[in-house]
Amino acid sequence: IMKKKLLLLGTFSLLATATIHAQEFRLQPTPQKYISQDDSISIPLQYQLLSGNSLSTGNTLPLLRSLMPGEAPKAGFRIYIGTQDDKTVKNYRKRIPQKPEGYFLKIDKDRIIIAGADERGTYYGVQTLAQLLTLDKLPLIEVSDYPDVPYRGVVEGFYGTPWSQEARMRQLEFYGRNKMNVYLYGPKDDPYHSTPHWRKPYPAQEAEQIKQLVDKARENNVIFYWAIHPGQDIRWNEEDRSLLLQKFESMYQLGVRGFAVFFDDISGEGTQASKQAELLNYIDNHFVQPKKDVAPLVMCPTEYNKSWSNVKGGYLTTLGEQLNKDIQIMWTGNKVIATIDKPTLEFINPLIKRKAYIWWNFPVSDYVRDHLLLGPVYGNGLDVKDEMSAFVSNPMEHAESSKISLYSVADYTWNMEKFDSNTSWKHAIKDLMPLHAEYLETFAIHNSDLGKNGHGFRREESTNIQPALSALLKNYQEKGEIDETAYRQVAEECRKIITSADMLLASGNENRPLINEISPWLSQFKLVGEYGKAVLDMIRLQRQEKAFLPSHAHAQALQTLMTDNDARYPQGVKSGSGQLMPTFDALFEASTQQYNRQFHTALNARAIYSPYTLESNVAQLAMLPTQQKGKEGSVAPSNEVINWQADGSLTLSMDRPRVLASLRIDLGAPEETYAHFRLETSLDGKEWQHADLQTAWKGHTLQKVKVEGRKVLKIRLTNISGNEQKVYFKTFKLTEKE
Ligand SMILES: OCC1=N[C@H]2[C@@H](O1)O[C@H](CO)[C@@H](O)[C@@H]2O
Repeated sequence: IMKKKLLLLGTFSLLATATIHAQEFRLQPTPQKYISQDDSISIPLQYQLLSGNSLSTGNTLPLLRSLMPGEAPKAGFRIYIGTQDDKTVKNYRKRIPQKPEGYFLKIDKDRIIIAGADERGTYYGVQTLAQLLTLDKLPLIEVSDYPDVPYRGVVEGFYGTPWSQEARMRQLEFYGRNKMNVYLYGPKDDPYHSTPHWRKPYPAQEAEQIKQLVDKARENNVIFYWAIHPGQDIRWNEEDRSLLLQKFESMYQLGVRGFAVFFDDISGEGTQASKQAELLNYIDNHFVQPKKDVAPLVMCPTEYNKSWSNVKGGYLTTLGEQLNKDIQIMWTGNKVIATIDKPTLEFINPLIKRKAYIWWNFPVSDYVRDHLLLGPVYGNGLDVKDEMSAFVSNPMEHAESSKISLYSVADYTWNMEKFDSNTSWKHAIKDLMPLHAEYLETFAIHNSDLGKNGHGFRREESTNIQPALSALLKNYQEKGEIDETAYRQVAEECRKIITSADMLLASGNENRPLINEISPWLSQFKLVGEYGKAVLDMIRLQRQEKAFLPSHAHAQALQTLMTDNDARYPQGVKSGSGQLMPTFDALFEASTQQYNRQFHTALNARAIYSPYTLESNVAQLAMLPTQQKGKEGSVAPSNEVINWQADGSLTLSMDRPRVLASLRIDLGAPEETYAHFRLETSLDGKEWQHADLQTAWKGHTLQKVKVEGRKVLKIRLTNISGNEQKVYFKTFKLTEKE
């Protein structure tokens, strides 16, 4: 009897696991059509492979063999694989979706059929089979599938530390698995992609690395585009044109078969549309077309979003009219950072006379480097699949962390109407860390908003606990009462936060590259959880003269630890900044003020905050956040060209008069540009004293301002030239005297 019982129990648990796994299991991306026969077979250990000639090259068969190693000529089970011209799948030709990269996958009792509209479609059929092979048994199914958006993937186009070779190799595998078919190489801080060395071929070592990436991309059926960013110093002459073509030729020799020219974030001569079009058409006619095996040329315009476009000026219409029709034109949407909807495309497509090639600036964080953007991908229209030629995401400099969003971008662009943001997000997290998914989800949900930033782009954060946070704060602030339900929920969330941080930091090798990227934020996240607990104690003990004090002291200690941790990293480290920290700070202040009133004390009631505030009537500067690191105060830099109108000014105000040791300003412009600006300081906001700008050092136009020892309340920089000035905003940093 015992033996029988054990057997029964064993079967049950096996079934349960399989069912649970099956319940959570989903194919990624969601297929267009999936029919299941509610039956399954054991994974065939041996099979006879009947493959079409079209697959003799490429990586489709190697991938299949790596997934199912049991190939045997006499086996009963058969796998038929090929593209629609191959006779091995001729009986299924009619089942193949007649769309680029389409495929038909059928799993039957004695056979599997993988029939593609083209080679990449067949490859994607094998990638879908790969996912089904993770189940305990192979379900008997029929999948007819194809992508909605022709080109889907990633543009590594951000400012900051370019991805490492290892990170890029991992990315390319990820794109193969998630059916993304393009990767555009264009890291702004690669000097051979942009100024000053775009004219020079890569040194041997870097060239070898690019070659490795190209091979890896081909293995994963990804088109590797190499982009050039020449506009900041290109001269419209024969010499620069041939230097650019020679550079493209050297990249072609490394195996590159996709090329792009980015004219974004530049000023001066390089911004002329007719010159850009002339150069691009020349490249198309004398390089891309003659090569025959190179993908359509892609270009990024200088006016790459609606808020910067001047339609009457004719830049976009000139490109639309003059650019060869097969040249793709990129677009970021209504603003630099924006979600993409139908009106966005109805604006741009007619102007450029083709479907926009969307460059989606998310989850890029090069303008909010102290934040991680790990939340769901949402806000893009589900009705725009036929209005765009491509949708590529510009990610964070944190490659592994970006995969949460990239997984969903792959899902959204493959099957747009079926895209469900939250389901996709949960599976993205499971895909990254299956064994620690619940902890990574807790971390991700509280690290998704950007905080105040120059583009005004925000994301939801802490959506799971936000109602409890606001109920707790509202009741306490307005009635001095504790909403017990909300209190309990927030306390439980703080416990989960602390546990998740520890579990992820101790997660070993499940996803070491991810943990290496996020560990500064995990430490900060744990402090946020501890701070929440300390503040909850404070409001609980607020009427107890003795017991309140240790909690108040602990909360302050945690504020200091968070500020120190933030200061430890050059880019800063913010966590839970959207909902958790504002609520905890407000509760800290309210309970301390309440305590001071009740016991006639003067405990510090100000949560640590930045003593600097920025005001400006220059649109692109007005929302830039300020930062404090110890004795340094700064305005966050901007990556783009600032259109600084005549008499436009920027004013940095302190919370109280402070003595300055130095002030450094870098507008990324030639020295003579600074003559157009006046710098002043003030102690009362009424009387202003002029301060001299002087070149801090040659070769770089950083300006040092003679303010040594000056006591100021405000600092103001004004464009007094009478004309608009186009400058960068790279540095605005003060140091206070000890
Ligand atoms: O071409 C589009 C474009 N170029 C810039 C701009 O968007 O802002 C992005 C976010 O700061 C930045 O990463 C990118 O290099």
